[in-house]
Amino acid sequence: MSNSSSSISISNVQLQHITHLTNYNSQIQTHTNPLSFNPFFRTFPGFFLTSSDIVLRHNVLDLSGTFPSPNPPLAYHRAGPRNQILFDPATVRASIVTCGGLCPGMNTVIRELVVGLWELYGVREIFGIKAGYRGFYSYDPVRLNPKMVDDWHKRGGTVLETSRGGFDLKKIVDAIQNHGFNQLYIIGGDGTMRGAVEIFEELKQRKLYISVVGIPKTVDNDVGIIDRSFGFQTAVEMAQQAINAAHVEAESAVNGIGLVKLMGRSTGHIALHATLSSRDVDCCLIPEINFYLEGKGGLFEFLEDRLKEMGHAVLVVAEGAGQDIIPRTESQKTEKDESGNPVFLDVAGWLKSELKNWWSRDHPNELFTIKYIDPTYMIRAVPPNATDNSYCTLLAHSAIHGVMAGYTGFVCGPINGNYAYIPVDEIAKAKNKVDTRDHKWSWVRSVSNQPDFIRS
Ligand SMILES: Nc1ncnc2c1ncn2[C@@H]1O[C@H](COP(=O)(O)OP(=O)(O)O)[C@@H](O)[C@H]1O
Ligand SMILES: O=P(O)(O)OC[C@H]1O[C@](O)(COP(=O)(O)O)[C@@H](O)[C@@H]1O
Ligand SMILES: [Mg+2]
Repeated sequence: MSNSSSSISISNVQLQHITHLTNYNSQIQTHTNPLSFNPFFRTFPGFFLTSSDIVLRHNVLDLSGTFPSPNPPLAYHRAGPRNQILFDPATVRASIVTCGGLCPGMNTVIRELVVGLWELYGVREIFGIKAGYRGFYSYDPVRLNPKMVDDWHKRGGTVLETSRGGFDLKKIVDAIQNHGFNQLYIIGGDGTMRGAVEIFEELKQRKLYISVVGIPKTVDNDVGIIDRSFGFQTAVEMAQQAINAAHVEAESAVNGIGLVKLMGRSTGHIALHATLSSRDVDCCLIPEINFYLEGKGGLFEFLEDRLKEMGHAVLVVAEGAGQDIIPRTESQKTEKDESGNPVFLDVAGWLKSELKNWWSRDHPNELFTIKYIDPTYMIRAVPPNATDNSYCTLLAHSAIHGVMAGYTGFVCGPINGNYAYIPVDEIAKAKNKVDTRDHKWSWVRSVSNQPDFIRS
C-alpha cells in the first residue's frame, strides 16, 4: 500500500534486501495473483502490497540521542499478497518440513500452509517431508491436501514428525531436485534456519529456480528480530500449572520450597514470563544470570530470609541456568545432541540436593521440605492456545504470499505487530537473549525480590 503523502521515503531507510527469483533471471514470466478473482477477497486499493510497503525494525526511539538509534532506520519488506506472482500455481510442487524440538502450533502452520496454498492459490501438488531434514533423503514425501490436514491444528506435536541432526546438504538438495520441488517451507528454530541458509546458498549455486522460506519455530523464544515465536505463549500458560502446584506444596509445608524447572536452553524467556504472570515466584534463575549459592547476596541467604518471613518459597529455574557451576565430568563438558546443541545437566536436581545439604548443615533441628516439579515436555507437547493458533495461520499465509510472489531465502514473522520478510541469514545469526539490563528484568526482580547476584 503506497502513501504518497508520507514524509519518510524509501531513501530514508535501510531496507533489508530479500532475494527475488528475478534476481537470477529477469525474463521470468509473471502471472496475475489468483486472489484478484477469488470471490472471498475484495481486493480494495492497497490490498496488494508492493516493494515500497515496509515495516520498521524499531518503533521506540530516543529523540534526545542518549541511546543511538540506527541511522537510517532499519526496515523490512512487509509480508502479504503481491499483485503479480512468479509461480504458475499449476506448476508448483511445494514441500513442507518440520525440524528440531516440538513447539505448540507446528501442526497449525502445516495445516494452514496446505489449506492456504490449495484455497488461495490453487496449488495441488503439496508434500510433507517426514522427520526433519533427514526426511528429504530418507523417506518418500507424503502427499497432503486440505481434507487430510483438516483437524491438525487441534493436535500437539507435528504429524509430519521431526528430528535433530541428519543435515547432509548434498543429499538434501539432490533429493529436492529429484523430487522436483520448487517451493520449500521449512519450519524450525535457530539450528534449522542455519541449515536453511546453506540450502538457499546451494540452490543458488546450482542455479535452481526454487523458493525457500523459513518459518521460525522455537518454544524457547530464542530467535531474534521477530516479536516472539509461535507456541511461546501457550508454553508460558502451561508452565503456570507447575508453578501453582509448587506453590501449593511449598505453602503446605514447614519451611517448604517449591522448585520448578522450565525449558530454556540458552535463554530464560519462558522462566521469566512464567514468573511475571504467576506472582507466586520468589526467585527466577535463567541462563543470562550467573547466580551463586553461598555467601552475601547468594541464593541461600535470600531463601533463608524468605523462609523466615513467609514460611515458604517458590523457585523457577530455566534448564540452561547455572550450567557453569554444576560439577561435571570431562565427557559431560563436551556432550552434544545430534544437532550439536550442548546437553545439559539437571540444574534443578542439583539445586534440590544443594539446598537440602545447606539446610541440614545450617538448621539441623528444623523441618524443611523441597518439592521439585519438572514439567519439561508438558509445556510444549500441547496444541496451541487461541492466540498462537491465529499467529500460526498468519505466519503460514505470509510465507505463501512471499513465496508465490517469487521471494526466496527469507523468513516471515511479526516485527512490532506487523508481519515482515526478513533475510534468512540475518535471522540465523540473531539470538534473542533476555536483556538483564532492561525494564522487564527489573520488573522480575521487583516482583520476586530476588538478589541481583552481583558479588560486591
Ligand atoms: N549450523 C547448522 N548448519 C546446518 N544445519 C544445522 C545447523 N545447526 C543445526 N542444523 C540442523 O537443523 C535441524 C534442527 O536443529 P536443532 O538445533 O535441533 O533445532 P532448532 O532448529 O529447533 O534449533 C537439525 O536437523 C540440525 O542438524
Ligand atoms: O527435544 P529434546 O531433544 O529433548 O531437546 C530439548 C530442548 O528442546 C527445546 O524445547 C527447544 O529447542 P529448539 O528450539 O532448539 O528445538 C529446548 O528448550 C530444550 O532444551
Ligand atoms: Mg534451537
